[in-house]
Amino acid sequence: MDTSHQQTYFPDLPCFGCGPANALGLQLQSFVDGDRVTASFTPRPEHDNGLGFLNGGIIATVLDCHSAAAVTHAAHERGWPADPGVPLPYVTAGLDVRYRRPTPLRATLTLVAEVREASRDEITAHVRIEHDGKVRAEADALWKRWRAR
Ligand SMILES: CCCCCCCCCCCCCC(=O)SCCNC(=O)CCNC(=O)[C@H](O)C(C)(C)COP(=O)(O)OP(=O)(O)OC[C@H]1O[C@@H](n2cnc3c(N)ncnc32)[C@H](O)[C@@H]1OP(=O)(O)O
Repeated sequence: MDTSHQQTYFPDLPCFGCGPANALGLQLQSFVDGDRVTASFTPRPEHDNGLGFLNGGIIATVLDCHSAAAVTHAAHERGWPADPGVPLPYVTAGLDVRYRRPTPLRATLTLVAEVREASRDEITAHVRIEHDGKVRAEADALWKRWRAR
């Protein structure tokens, strides 16, 4: 199996959603697939929303972190690395989440992200969770340049 985007570029990242170095985190692993970035995510039982489906905060977290992979891949392709002294080139500035259908808790879910617009200062991406051929949740994500202060 190929090495994930996170393992390749951010092996020491402690991010709760996608950091390989966060042992208690979700450790999302995303893979570049042509113009898209895909991932599989299997929820844990403790990610329950109280109704036997996946909690909305966890959904937002994996949408955010998976869009991060698409954004950092796009930045890498365009030659826009992180500024000196900071670990990441961009940070989420907005995440407009829509919960379309209950998202199963006891299933492996598919995540798909695509970059829509990119400039060095701002990148937008669309990201969704699919299961059984249906979109369960989706988001438009706005990422802005992270500047050292
Ligand atoms: C003191 C205070 C105490 C407070 C305690 C509070 C504790 C709270 C703690 C918890 C907090 C945790 C908070 C969280 O984290 S909740 C997690 C985040 N939210 C969701 O996951 C909601 C997902 N979306 C939906 O369920 C629907 O879109 C809603 C209900 C919002 C609108 O749907 P609406 O009825 O308007 O439109 P529709 O009829 O066209 O349906 C759309 C699609 O959804 C399917 N669908 C709908 N319903 C169900 C269902 N029951 N069982 C199975 N499927 C259902 C339906 O079949 C259709 O799919 P499809 O047939 O096209 O495939």
